[in-house]
Amino acid sequence: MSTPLSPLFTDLYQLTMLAGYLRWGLHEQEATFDLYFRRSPFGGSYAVWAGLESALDYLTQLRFEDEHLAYLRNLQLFDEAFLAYLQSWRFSGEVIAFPEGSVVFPNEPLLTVRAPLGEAQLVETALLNLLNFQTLIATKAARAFLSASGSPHGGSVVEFGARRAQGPNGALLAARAAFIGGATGTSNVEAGQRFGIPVVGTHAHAWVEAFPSEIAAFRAYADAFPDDSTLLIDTFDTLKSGLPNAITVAHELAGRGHALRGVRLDSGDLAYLSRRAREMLDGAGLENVKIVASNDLDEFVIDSVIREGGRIDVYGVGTRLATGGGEGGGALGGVYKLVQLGSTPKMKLTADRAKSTVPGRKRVWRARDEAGTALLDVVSLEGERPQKGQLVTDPANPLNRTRLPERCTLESARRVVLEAGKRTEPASPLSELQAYAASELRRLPEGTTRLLNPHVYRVALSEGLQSLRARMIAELEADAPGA
Ligand SMILES: Nc1ncnc2c1ncn2[C@@H]1O[C@H](COP(=O)(O)OP(=O)(O)OP(=O)(O)O)[C@@H](O)[C@H]1O
Ligand SMILES: O=P(O)(O)OC[C@H]1O[C@H](OP(=O)(O)OP(=O)(O)O)[C@H](O)[C@@H]1O
Ligand SMILES: O=C(O)c1cccnc1
Repeated sequence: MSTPLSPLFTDLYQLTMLAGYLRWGLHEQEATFDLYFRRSPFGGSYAVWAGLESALDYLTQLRFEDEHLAYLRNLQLFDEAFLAYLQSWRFSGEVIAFPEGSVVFPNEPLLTVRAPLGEAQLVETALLNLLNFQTLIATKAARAFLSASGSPHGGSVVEFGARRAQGPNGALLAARAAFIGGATGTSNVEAGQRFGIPVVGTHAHAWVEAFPSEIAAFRAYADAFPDDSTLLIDTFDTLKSGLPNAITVAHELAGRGHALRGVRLDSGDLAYLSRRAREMLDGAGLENVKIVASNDLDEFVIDSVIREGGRIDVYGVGTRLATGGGEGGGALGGVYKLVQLGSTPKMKLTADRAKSTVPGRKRVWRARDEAGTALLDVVSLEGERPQKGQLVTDPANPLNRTRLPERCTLESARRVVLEAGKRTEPASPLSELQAYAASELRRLPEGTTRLLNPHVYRVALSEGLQSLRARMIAELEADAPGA
């Protein structure tokens, strides 16, 4: 993002804790925090990791300026020593993360911050905000993209959600994340300018209503944009009026050496209407005119339309994409947990032991078969290399163990993206992140991206990490008052 996030975009408790750490001299202890989520959104079994670039921009640009310090001073909560500390605050730590566009799973550390406690703590709120939201939207886009690309005739998704997204910033970041997840364009012009996403669009019903007749409206639009007209054909009657009028205008354009780009359906049974529209367009020699559809679309409607033989080329998806709304969506519940302080692993116990954090510094490995298909992910201790044949453990159920296949390769899934507060590599173009996400989605085991009851991809703890966790649980339980 070109507009830096304010350093005050944080929860007050980050600042009060930070002031406390400073007061007690704890702020410079090296801390390690892991960011992860526990459940995939939308009833799926995966997520598409997005927002990393925004997070790195935030970490590298974060500064407290006079106006921020003046506001904090006015709160009358903080002393001058703390405000002076904030004035020179810079993020100087290390960040290890999955590359943006990776396909990721519950209960594996997606991003790890290793920094002085005073730095690592402050950034929790903004990191979670940026990464939870963009990962949610990229995942929703990937689901729609995979449904659309299941059509034997091909099909793509464009993002139309600006008018219904959660605020302007939500709309912009949704457009960015949707593009990573597989949307090929956005109607949001500012997102086009900021992120280089192709901008696309048709026209609204108001355009048709603004002219004396539908055909007059279509002619006027086609005159104005002779090589880029997609006409909305449902204002009066899709098959009896909109489509015949669009065909007339397409022939008129062709007579002048131009081509109608498409027609848009925005109501009714999109499978039936698109089949009929395709027949009528083809019958009129207009095989190249595309059929665009919109109207409360999501991955399930797209899938249904395709199963019914629908002939839609471009799906314009708005509300349900840009808001991440719908079944099992709304928000991604990513968390950011302290896992090590200095050289001491840290752990939070919960009544539900499956939700207890996994202590220590870690690495994440992705096991692949000969064809490159991902088999499972293994989270190990930092210095440990899981071996083929080793028993690995389900983090949610220690009784559930499995052997790492004998025939697999283990690749390190994350890389160092910030070192001493500086980027280790330049930002990748968004189109590369999109291509990477698409290729990673193709390398998943069969059934993982299925909409209904998907295959659950396994994330497991290595022997070393599982024994550290079990030992710490036993020690913490023994130390608990009343034990
Ligand atoms: N073939 C289909 N399979 C599944 N869902 C579909 C299909 N065609 C359309 N839909 C979806 O059905 C929902 C409602 O469609 P409906 O036909 O009631 O809307 P509409 O005609 O546009 O009504 P309104 O004018 O109130 O918008 C929309 O979410 C639309 O995306
Ligand atoms: O349905 P969504 O997935 O949110 O996609 C965007 C919707 O926004 C527009 O409708 P709107 O009623 O706002 O305006 P219109 O007059 O152009 O139809 C468009 O026609 C789509 O139906
Ligand atoms: O260009 C379109 O057709 C469009 C843009 C935003 C929302 N609905 C439709």
